[in-house]
Amino acid sequence: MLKIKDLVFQVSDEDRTLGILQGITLTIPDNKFVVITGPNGGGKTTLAKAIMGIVQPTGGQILWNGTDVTGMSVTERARLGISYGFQQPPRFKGLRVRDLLALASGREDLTHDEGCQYLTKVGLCANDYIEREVDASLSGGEVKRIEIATILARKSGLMIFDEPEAGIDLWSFAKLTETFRAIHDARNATLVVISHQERIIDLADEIVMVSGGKITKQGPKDEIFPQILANTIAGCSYMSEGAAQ
Ligand SMILES: Nc1ncnc2c1ncn2[C@@H]1O[C@H](COP(=O)(O)OP(=O)(O)OP(=O)(O)O)[C@@H](O)[C@H]1O
Repeated sequence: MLKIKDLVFQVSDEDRTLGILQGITLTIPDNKFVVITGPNGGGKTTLAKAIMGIVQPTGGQILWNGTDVTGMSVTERARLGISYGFQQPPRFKGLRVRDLLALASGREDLTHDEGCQYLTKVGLCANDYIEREVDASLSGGEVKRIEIATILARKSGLMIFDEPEAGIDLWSFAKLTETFRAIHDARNATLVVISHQERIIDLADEIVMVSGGKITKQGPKDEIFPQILANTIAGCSYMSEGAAQ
């Protein structure tokens, strides 16, 4: 179970202090699919990075399966089974896709076929990519999908994805939503997905809306989704209705 208690992240310069996260309290039971949504700049990525340990909160606590991980490094959290997929993933010159997948899975003996299966789950034609270097020659959408494949290979208990739809074409996006659905159906991992995409929000058990550094709405998908749609129609548009962006 993931428990976030009164999480605060403030940044200060000489003139003022900005409250980027202003007391976020949230409990996510095991094996749930939670979508975090809300307007641009609301604090979603900062919250995800704080859970992963990339951002150190200035107040509050994060507990994963009863362990206080608030002061732990990214590596320590990863060892406890917390994985995070960046909105804009880094590239790793010199490393092949196959190496990244083997590293992520913790198995040097990861076979070609096993590696290919992870790539297929994110809509990549596996044989075209498995031996490629993860360098600048790959497009943004390709790198993004390779990164999501490494998260799948890690088999983490908590998988956090930041806007997995961004930069991904319609066909790959359909494959990705299928993969999310399959992970959720297997009920052996908690999925936290930051998204503005209707088709991803529709997969969620629960929706958490973050705006202005606070949780402004939270509840079962069937209750919250109609409210979001109503707001969107009323002109408060922060959700993309159509294809992947
Ligand atoms: N280290 C920082 N210093 C100053 N401002 C920051 C810092 N980190 C985040 N912010 C600001 O905090 C706000 C929240 O950023 P965040 O990336 O968490 O939003 P978001 O909800 O993920 O937005 P989007 O939907 O556009 O990805 C933004 O206004 C951002 O510019």
